[in-house]
Amino acid sequence: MFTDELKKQADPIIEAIYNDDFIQGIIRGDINKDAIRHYLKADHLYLNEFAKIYSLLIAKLNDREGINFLLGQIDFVLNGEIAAHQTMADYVGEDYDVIIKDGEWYPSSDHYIKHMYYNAFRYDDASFTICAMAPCPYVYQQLALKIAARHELTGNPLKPWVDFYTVNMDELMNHLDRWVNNFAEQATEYERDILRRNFLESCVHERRFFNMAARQEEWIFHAENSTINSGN
Ligand SMILES: Cc1ncc(CO)c(N)n1
Repeated sequence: MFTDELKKQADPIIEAIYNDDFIQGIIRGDINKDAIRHYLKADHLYLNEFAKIYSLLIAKLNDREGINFLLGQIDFVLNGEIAAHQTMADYVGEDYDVIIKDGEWYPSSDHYIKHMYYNAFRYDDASFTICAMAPCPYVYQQLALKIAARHELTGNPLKPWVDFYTVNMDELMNHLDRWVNNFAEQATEYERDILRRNFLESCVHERRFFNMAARQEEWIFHAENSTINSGN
């Protein structure tokens, strides 16, 4: 199936994310607490926007069962993933609401969110947006499964974060795969290339998001004689 191809092409990017500082710090259970604070500030806003993009997606679907399912996903993203964030706040040792109160769209999270919005407004068919959104659950599920398969995390304070993503993504992935594969069957090669790029670019956005937090990336507007740091 078309989405199986996408996942095969995404694996090298996911392996690169696995070997980057953020996930390695999670595996060791000693990740810099400022990196977690930065991640939570950005991810709280990211999930709020992800929920809103689901509502744009719902307007594109005619699949009543699928629309009902996405209503549940909006609730999951807004209220369910908070459990994963709470594990991280506990690790930092600060109140979650205090950590996220001055969150902002740092360069890499801003770019990722706008990649999804662009597709939602540019294309009528939901599949283009879905391919930009699908790496969100898919990359996290694959990272969690790889970590759990390769490491014994007992005693690691961030184990509940890994456990959360090993189990909660299957039904969502099944819906996303169904919609995209149905569309891809009758899509032109040109359209399939756009679907493929949307998916792989969002896998790269996932990598940049973790590195953004590891580096505590900021917008730099005040620097003299230098271009605005785009967080690279
Ligand atoms: C940036 C990002 N990608 C994926 C997930 C998983 O939902 C998340 N919480 N944040």
